[in-house]
Amino acid sequence: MEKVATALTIAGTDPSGGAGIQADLKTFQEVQSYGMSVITSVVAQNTTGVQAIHHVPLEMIEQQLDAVISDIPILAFKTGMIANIDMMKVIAEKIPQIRAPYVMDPVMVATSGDALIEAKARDFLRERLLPFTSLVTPNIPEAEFLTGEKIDSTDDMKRATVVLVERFGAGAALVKGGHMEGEATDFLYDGSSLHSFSSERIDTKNTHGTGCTYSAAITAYLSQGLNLYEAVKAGKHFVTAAIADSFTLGSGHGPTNHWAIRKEKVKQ
Ligand SMILES: Nc1ncnc2c1ncn2[C@@H]1O[C@H](COP(=O)(O)OP(=O)(O)O)[C@@H](O)[C@H]1O
Ligand SMILES: Cc1ncc(COP(=O)(O)O)c(N)n1
Repeated sequence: MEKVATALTIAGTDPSGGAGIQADLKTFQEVQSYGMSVITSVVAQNTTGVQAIHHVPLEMIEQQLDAVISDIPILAFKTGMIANIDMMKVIAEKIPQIRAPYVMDPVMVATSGDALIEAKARDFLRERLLPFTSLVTPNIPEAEFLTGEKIDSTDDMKRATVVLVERFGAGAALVKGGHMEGEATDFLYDGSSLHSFSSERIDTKNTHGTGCTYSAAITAYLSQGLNLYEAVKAGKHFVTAAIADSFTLGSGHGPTNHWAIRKEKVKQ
């Protein structure tokens, strides 16, 4: 029987379909990894912002994790929104049972500006979960918070990747340049080499869920056995295509197109 690549996301939801669990599962599907999900918080949100958040009870998060871990092999996994310290503790206890690459999207604030995790949980995320990661994928504000250092230039971005690995114990760090000006350039430090991944900046406000989609694509490619560099390269290609072909849906920041790379395949 053919071996199936499997990927798990542990994150919050987005009923409008552009971010969170929904973005992750759509992305896993496009990359052709079998997608699984553990829901941490049910979020009422759309392209304009977050209206309400309901946290899933801790025992239920634990039971969802047990249900998946005990039954199906997980070849790579990611975490997104983990709203508070108690949830982080439950997840930190289970992670050692999942022997697979771990991609952390250190979600803190939605594109709309709404907070998605409690302020005091940010330190816990860095101290207790970051050391388990194979890769952490902060945007500029998240990298500033995690390192405690201001980022104003590409040199600052490069430095942040090194600090996240050398000082805080991330397996590797990808600092994303979506919040900078000019080309959309991301820097990856894997503990020995620094790499950059660039694309032209696309003139659009449809960036709801870009971080979720990017980290999910990287997770899916890792689940298929690509090495870290190849997985990030393929993930960057996936998210750039998804932004370039994004949808002007809703009245805020529209979602990306998770099936954009399918169109490229048809064109070839
Ligand atoms: N307007 C844009 N054009 C092209 N790429 C972009 C654009 N905005 C963001 N990106 C890319 O999308 C990915 C997600 O980055 P970013 O927006 O920084 O993350 P987040 O969604 O976590 O804030 C990165 O690869 C970034 O370089
Ligand atoms: C449940 C959830 N998780 C994460 C994000 C961040 O979205 P973005 O990728 O736009 O930063 C979000 N809006 N909702």
